[in-house]
Amino acid sequence: MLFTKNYSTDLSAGKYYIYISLRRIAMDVSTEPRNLNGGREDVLEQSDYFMATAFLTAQQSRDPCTQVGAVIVNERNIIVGIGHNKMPNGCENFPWSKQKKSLKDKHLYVCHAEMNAISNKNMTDLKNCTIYVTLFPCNECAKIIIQSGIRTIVYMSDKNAYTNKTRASKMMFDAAGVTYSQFEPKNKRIIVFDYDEINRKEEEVTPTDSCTPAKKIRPS
Ligand SMILES: O=c1ccn([C@H]2C[C@H](O)[C@@H](COP(=O)(O)O)O2)c(=O)[nH]1
Repeated sequence: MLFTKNYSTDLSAGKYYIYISLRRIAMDVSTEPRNLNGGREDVLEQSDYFMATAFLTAQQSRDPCTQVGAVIVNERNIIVGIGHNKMPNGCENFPWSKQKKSLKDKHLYVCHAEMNAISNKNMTDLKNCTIYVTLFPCNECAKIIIQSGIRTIVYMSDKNAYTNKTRASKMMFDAAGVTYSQFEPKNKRIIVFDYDEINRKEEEVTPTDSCTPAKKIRPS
């Protein structure tokens, strides 16, 4: 069935819950709260949008254990880089297994989400940018983040906090003046959409003083 996937995580010790239901859309404007100018009140807050985008991006990862997404945002709150953990170009068929000391170990090959987001950047430099990441960056990513000019990290999960890699990352960020904070969602549930639902709402919606439904072109 098309787009009926539920995704949830409680990566940050059960503190937060991001839910991408792909079941509802924001087209039913008639019942939503409005502000004095008639604009919608219940809009997706910017930081929620960036972190949800990082989680959606992570869903592209083929890693069977840990899917990571990263979104880089500039000082004007425009996305300038995006990435997930994946094998390098041309190495798509390399193994995803975890076999320490073996050439079949994925860790030897996989490009981390942060590295991909930085190498996909569409600005010449990432000075003063913020990176939204679903998982706290490892020490190798920390080095690249620092060198790229990114100044702020917003992360969701710190599940590897006890490891030396994460401890080393934090030591480097502290020394380099890169700040990091755990994401605090404004909305505990981020609802995306369902294309079937979009079509259904288009059929149902009645015109109000401030919105007119898009005209549907029906096959003759
Ligand atoms: O900062 C990071 C740390 C890890 N990743 C990626 C690399 C791997 O694909 C997984 C980790 O796999 P485990 O099985 O949990 O060791 O996450 C990343 O993208 N960024």
